[in-house]
Amino acid sequence: MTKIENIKLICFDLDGTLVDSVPDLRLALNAMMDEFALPHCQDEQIKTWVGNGLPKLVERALLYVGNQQVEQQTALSCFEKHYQHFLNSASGLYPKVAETLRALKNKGYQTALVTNKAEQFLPDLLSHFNISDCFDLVIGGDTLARNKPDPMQVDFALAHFNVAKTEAVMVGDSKNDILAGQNAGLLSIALTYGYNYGEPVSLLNPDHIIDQFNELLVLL
Ligand SMILES: O=C(O)COP(=O)(O)O
Ligand SMILES: [Mg+2]
Repeated sequence: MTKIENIKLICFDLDGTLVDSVPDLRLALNAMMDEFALPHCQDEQIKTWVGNGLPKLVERALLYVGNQQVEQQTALSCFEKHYQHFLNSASGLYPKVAETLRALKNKGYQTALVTNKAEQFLPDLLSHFNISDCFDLVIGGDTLARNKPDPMQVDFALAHFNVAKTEAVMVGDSKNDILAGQNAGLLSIALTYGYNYGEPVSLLNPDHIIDQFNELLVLL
């Protein structure tokens, strides 16, 4: 693995990259299903629904259980109530995430969290894992008009730090991250352990592929 030179800004995805969030998403989804007398979902299914934000996750779950009667907006409000409750119950950081983020900050990189998860959940989640101070900028899935795979969030981060696209890299687990990076003209680094709709993230031709988060310290 050779070092990627001249990088100033690292954009990080959240779910499936930093946090294994499916256990809490499952608790919240199934609490929602209980309210509507609908069947439960399992982790293996939920993993294939993460990545396009919480409204899409709820929509995919309702479709999967064959829901005919509950309105999407009603279900989403119910899910959000339960997700706020279960937010930090069973999810965890992937190995070496906190120490690697700190090491990268110590090396002097600017850092942005670029996630499709709704903004309202981010402060609690980051502070629970004690990583709030690892990010100079946090951009949620509903912070701007469009989210990944659209490049808008990445472009916003580039402008915020006044960094050229050749000086930034996108790190993520799913095709939305790689495409958002590619659409913004950034190099991309893919993690193989996250959620990518059940498909290998290598299909998206990221510039670099790593199996462990701390391998970032070899690349950056
Ligand atoms: O889909 C979500 O809610 C979050 O996804 P992301 O953090 O992987 O962008
Ligand atoms: Mg992700």
